[in-house]
Amino acid sequence: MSESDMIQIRVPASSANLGPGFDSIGLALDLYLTLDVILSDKWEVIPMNRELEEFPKDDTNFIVKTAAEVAKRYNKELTPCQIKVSSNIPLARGLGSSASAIVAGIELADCICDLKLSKKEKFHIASLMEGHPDNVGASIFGGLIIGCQLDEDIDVEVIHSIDLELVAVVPKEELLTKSSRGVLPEAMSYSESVAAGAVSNLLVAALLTGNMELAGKMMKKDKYHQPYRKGLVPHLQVIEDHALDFGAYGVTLSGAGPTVLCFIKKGQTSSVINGLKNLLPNMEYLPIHVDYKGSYVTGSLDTALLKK
Ligand SMILES: Nc1ncnc2c1ncn2[C@@H]1O[C@H](COP(=O)(O)OP(=O)(O)O)[C@@H](O)[C@H]1O
Ligand SMILES: N[C@@H](CCOP(=O)(O)O)C(=O)O
Repeated sequence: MSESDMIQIRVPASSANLGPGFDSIGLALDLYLTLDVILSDKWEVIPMNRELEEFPKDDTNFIVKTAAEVAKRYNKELTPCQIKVSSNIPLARGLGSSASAIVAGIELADCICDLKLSKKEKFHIASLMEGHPDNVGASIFGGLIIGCQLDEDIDVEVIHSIDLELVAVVPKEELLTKSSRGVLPEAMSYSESVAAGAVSNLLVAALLTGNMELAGKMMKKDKYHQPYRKGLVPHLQVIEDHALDFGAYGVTLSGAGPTVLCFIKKGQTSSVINGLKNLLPNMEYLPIHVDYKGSYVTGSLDTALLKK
């Protein structure tokens, strides 16, 4: 088999919200979902690590179903493939594993059906599928993204000029996004919404000017989701109370949780990890970096074998 008969799709993880940027801000992280794809006579999804064993191995796999939905949108059909899937993104931990799977499905359909979608088009489809643009946007564009999804009208700004030192504090237990959204209120008062919007606006300004002390302060003042989710993630309060003393600018619940993302002062990663480990020894501590590339594909499939 020649090089051109296979593709590799690589999609980064994400941390959504950054506190008050609920459902609109996302940061791409250097953990990856990777698909090695070759054409085949039947669908076969082969998990390359133990965590992925639980998922279907045929065309009912979430990634393949997503790809089929995208193909249908363009009146195309998928040609069956063998896909080797590997990932170091912890599942159901608020690091965007499901968003990365959606993006991988879109990239897969784009390749198999030769759709030639732009990043913006992939982003539009992914946001509609996920229901919010934060985590899929980060996984597609890389860097920091700020999106606004009002029904089918979806806009985004992508910022690559940020340099952050990060630590993800990952609990052993899963928390499904669906359950974590279930504790959010139906409505907020007008005055609360105005205050919550102000906090979010200032977070963005502080991130863009590099005023990380202020960004950290705004992260803690989020009024949209963290106060409601704290009951599900009691370690968030512990980390909020102590991480700044150990050398963090601020901390946020990553996506819907339970992971907490710490924004670290230069050179303070070990101090923050060691300090928090004494208080919360049962967590995994991952020093993490921003991914600036977003999802990308290498190689190509033999177009002569593809369905038109
Ligand atoms: N590689 C994958 N293949 C198939 N399904 C996946 C994959 N990654 C994630 N999922 C689905 O997404 C779910 C987790 O999504 P979610 O609750 O939103 O948490 P997360 O914060 O990790 O995105 C998993 O339980 C699984 O159903
Ligand atoms: N804005 C969403 C983000 C969910 O991200 P995930 O990585 O936890 O799937 C939310 O906070 O519900």
